[in-house]
Amino acid sequence: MSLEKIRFRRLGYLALNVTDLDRSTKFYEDIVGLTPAGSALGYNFFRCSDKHHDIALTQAKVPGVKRIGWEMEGSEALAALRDRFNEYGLKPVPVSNSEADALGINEAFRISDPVFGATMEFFSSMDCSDEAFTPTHTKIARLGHIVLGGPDLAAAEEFFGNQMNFRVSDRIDGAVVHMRCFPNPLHHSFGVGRAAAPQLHHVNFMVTDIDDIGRANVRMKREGVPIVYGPGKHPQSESMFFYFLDPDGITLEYSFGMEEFPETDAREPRLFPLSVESSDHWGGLPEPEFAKVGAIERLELTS
Ligand SMILES: CC(C)c1ccc(C(=O)O)c(O)c1O
Ligand SMILES: [Fe+2]
Repeated sequence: MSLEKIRFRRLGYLALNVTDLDRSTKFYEDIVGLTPAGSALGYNFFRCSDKHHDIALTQAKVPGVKRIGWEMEGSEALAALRDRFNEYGLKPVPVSNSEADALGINEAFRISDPVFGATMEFFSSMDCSDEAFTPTHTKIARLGHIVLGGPDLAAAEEFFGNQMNFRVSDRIDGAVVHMRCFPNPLHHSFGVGRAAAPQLHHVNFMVTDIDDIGRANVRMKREGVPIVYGPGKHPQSESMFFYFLDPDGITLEYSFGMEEFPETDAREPRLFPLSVESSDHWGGLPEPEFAKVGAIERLELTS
């Protein structure tokens, strides 16, 4: 199966494990600025779009990422990816109709990715919410990206590039790879940061206004939320960034601005040297707590 039919619409949603669901539910609504979107199957759903949900929180012993949901361009793209995984020796496991209904998704399967052991879910489309979306105190444009940490960046590039048709947008030498889920134009919806063992690195929300970053800086200080990096400016996507911790210590990022790529004749990936300025153009340094907390839940997927 050739790669050309494997086409993504977007990073669909993230299911996150939290150790105190009530506490995190309040935090993601009041501090992050997401809109509650109901509950089902032990998940509390949140939106920052007109879709069924963008984030699903669920109670767990260990905080981290439970599942990464990807929306394909449609049924044909989903089938092409399923065939590709079968050829590769992975065994895609269908999501039952009842579970898909509860998640507001259509036609879906899951795999455990061979690099991080993360559960990746792929679906042909996601329902829109019955209620119109109105932004809150922070004008979040979208769930932006997820970065996973792991020791083998080359293996990640091989799997996500050659099996899933992701494209590398930029690299920081030996430390970070940013990938876009082709043909989605955003500089990256997925990234890999070098870490000793597989882990969640951070979750990003893109905001629509520089004021969202400035206000977040004031709000986090007022509310005693740890700020772990920024405000700063990333040279890769050219975004202004601001990282803070959720109640479990998971690193969340707001960013404003992002390079977009055309589907054809896109520029080649750049290689940035490993230096302070390659992560923050303004020379800032992350706190020690940056991108430290977050397990990748490993599931035995059986059909
Ligand atoms: C420091 C991290 C991994 C990083 C670097 C660059 C960007 C960007 O260009 O947008 C990020 O979003 C990051 O999280
Ligand atoms: Fe990021």
